[in-house]
Amino acid sequence: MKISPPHDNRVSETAPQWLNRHDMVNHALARALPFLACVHATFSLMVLLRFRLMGYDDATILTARELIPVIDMLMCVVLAGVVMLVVLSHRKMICSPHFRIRCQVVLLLLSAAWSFSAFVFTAFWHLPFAFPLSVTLLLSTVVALYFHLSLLLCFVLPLWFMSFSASLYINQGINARILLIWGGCTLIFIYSRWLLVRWFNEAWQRYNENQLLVSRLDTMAHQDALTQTANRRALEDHLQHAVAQQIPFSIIILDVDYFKRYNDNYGHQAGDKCLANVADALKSAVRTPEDLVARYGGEEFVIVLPHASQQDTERVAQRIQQCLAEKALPHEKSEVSGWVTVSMGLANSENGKNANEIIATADAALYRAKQSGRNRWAY
Ligand SMILES: Nc1nc2c(ncn2[C@@H]2O[C@H](COP(=O)(O)OP(=O)(O)OP(=O)(O)O)[C@@H](O)[C@H]2O)c(=O)[nH]1
Repeated sequence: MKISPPHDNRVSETAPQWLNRHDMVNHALARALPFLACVHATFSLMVLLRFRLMGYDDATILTARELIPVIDMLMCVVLAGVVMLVVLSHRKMICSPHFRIRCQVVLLLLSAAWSFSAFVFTAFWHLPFAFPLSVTLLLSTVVALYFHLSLLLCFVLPLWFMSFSASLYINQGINARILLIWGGCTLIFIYSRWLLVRWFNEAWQRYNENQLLVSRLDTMAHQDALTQTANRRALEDHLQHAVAQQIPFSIIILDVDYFKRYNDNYGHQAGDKCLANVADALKSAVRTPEDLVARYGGEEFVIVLPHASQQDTERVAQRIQQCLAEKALPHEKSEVSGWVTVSMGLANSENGKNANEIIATADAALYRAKQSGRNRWAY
């Protein structure tokens, strides 16, 4: 099992609320549906409470009065739809497989209720607020659902066609004025959606750029630039995390033999290259991504091996020696070999020991390995 490095936790604190575009759309829906519910609740309550709120008198309606209870009933249907929108806006519902279908059904229901009402308001009762009501409903839906075309169309298309038909009905046919008004409104709907989608895309692009930057900074903060291994800070976080999670692990602390002589003989830049080569050998000797290779400081490295037994750890130590032998980086001033070698101290985590104590145990083993001749390991 991999020890998730603690900086992963840090990432989750600042983590995006969405992992991909689909998730972002879901997040936007969770915010937009209650807004839509609010708009529909407001308008349906205004119609239902017309006597109290606006001092409206049904007696002024001269024709088709039998439709009054039908409209009241439709407003109750809208209120039921409002409740369904609120329920659907719950994140669990949004992530459910049938969410889109459910949402489409509710939006079609709302649109049907408003379409019929708008037709009656305009064509039979000649109410002055009928046209602004339809336009406001259409625009608020564009604002709420512009990023979700199929849901948007479910509401917009029936209401748009019905309102347009009502205009044709009262004007007894099509004429230039109707075409101008509805053409203008349609253009406004399309333009506002295009504008909002553009902002949405720009926000998504900027968000991705920021995430990339955050991850680059995170890498820089946790990686050693010379050897491309984890730095000391990342190592300490990693060990603390493993200890806290009580994940058993072994560590190998290793040191390049006679590295001062290497520097003195080949120069500091060659020493840098040598360290990068040693790091490559270490990386190829471990399992990835489970094991962590870190530069502890100078020419010292630490390898963390989760769930590794003593036998596993010694096998890794052996592989490190093999990899270095294969690389055979010349080191003519070494007293133990003609190529670059390392000495290693091995230790395993024990209950009750903190990260520093475990490193100290491995360091003591490394000291013993050095004392007993270098180019070897001690447990
Ligand atoms: N080129 C290079 N040298 C480094 C770097 N960090 C530390 N060193 C050198 O590593 C050498 C470490 O020397 P010592 O601690 O005496 O160890 P050693 O010579 O390897 O001796 P033993 O460990 O006893 O075998 C020093 O000369 C440091 O200057 C680095 O980033 N690049």
